[in-house]
Amino acid sequence: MNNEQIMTALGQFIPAHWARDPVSAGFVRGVTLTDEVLVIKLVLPFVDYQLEKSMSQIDSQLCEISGAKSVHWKISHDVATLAPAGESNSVAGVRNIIAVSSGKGGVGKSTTSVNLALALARLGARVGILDADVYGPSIPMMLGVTKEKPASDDGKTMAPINAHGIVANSIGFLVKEGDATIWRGPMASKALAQILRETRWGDLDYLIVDLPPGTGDIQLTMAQDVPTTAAVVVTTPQNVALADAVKGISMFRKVNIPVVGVIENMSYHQCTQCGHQEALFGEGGGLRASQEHQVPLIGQLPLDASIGRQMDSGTPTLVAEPEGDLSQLYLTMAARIASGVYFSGNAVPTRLYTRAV
Ligand SMILES: Nc1ncnc2c1ncn2[C@@H]1O[C@H](COP(=O)(O)OP(=O)(O)OP(=O)(O)O)[C@@H](O)[C@H]1O
Repeated sequence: MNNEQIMTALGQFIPAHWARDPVSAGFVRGVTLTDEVLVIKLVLPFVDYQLEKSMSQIDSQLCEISGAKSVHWKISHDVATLAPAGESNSVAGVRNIIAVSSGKGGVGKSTTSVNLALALARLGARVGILDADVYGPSIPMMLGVTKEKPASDDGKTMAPINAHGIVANSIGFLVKEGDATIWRGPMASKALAQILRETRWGDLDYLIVDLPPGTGDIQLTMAQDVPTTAAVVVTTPQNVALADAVKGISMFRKVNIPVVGVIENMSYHQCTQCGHQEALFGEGGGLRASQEHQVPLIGQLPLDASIGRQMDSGTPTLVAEPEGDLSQLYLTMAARIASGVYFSGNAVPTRLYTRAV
């Protein structure tokens, strides 16, 4: 078997949404030929979706080079810690913090955050979600845990709530409904910093932070008070929402937080009878915004009544219909975000970095 030729073939293949090939990125950890099976071991610093299917595009080429009859991909992951922007201290045990924001309220930011968190967990990551939306903390409802309260046995730190395989904490668990809506910026920001640092998250690959809508000082301070690795902006296709999404991109850029992409929610409506897709709020807006501002369009989600129903009943789409088309969309987007976060950042040693401070 000619190892060099195999590495060359692998080095020429860039899987969908990756920024580099697996060889130059250093993900290939072994190539062996046993009983006419070529075994290729990859260890990824992020979680991915259907990578084996993508890699199998070069199976026949690899068989030809090696004389193997088939290729067996052994793919695992060890999520890397990427250096966050800014100076704020790391959060013990948390490798990467992904902020989810929207310029406008009601575009589906929390719905998207919850489903993305669940999708990342389904792809094998250890995931937490922090609901920092002081003006409308909806994550306890969406996860079906409104009756729970984070327990504190030492009076200083809290245990997060477990729901559907992820851990969560929310301003909604801690303050009475409506109380936080009158907070001014500094108070909202202080509350976020406190809840972030006083929660015993455990070891997490990704912590999703659902920020309050808007791109004002509150959001800017919040983004700066949290050691954010990268951000995702959720929008709908309407022009007004897009204009605000663009402001969101600029806000993160101002504080050097990489924007891994834009998600267009409620992009189209699919007729349940005939499958026809209709763009209710205009077409191509998310794509235009992403092209004009050089950020990837991570995905487009339909306006689908089942999403709303499932979120309201505390059984998010990823849990209610794990094999459904909508879940496939969320899984694909989660994988794009995970690889985007990795390729847009600088890996740092996890042990040194995520130690308790
Ligand atoms: N793709 C979708 N299809 C149908 N309904 C949706 C979709 N996305 C979100 N919704 C519904 O729209 C409403 C607003 O969603 P959500 O609370 O996630 O928005 P938000 O941007 O977080 O709002 P805010 O932060 O202003 O409270 C919810 O009732 C939710 O169930």
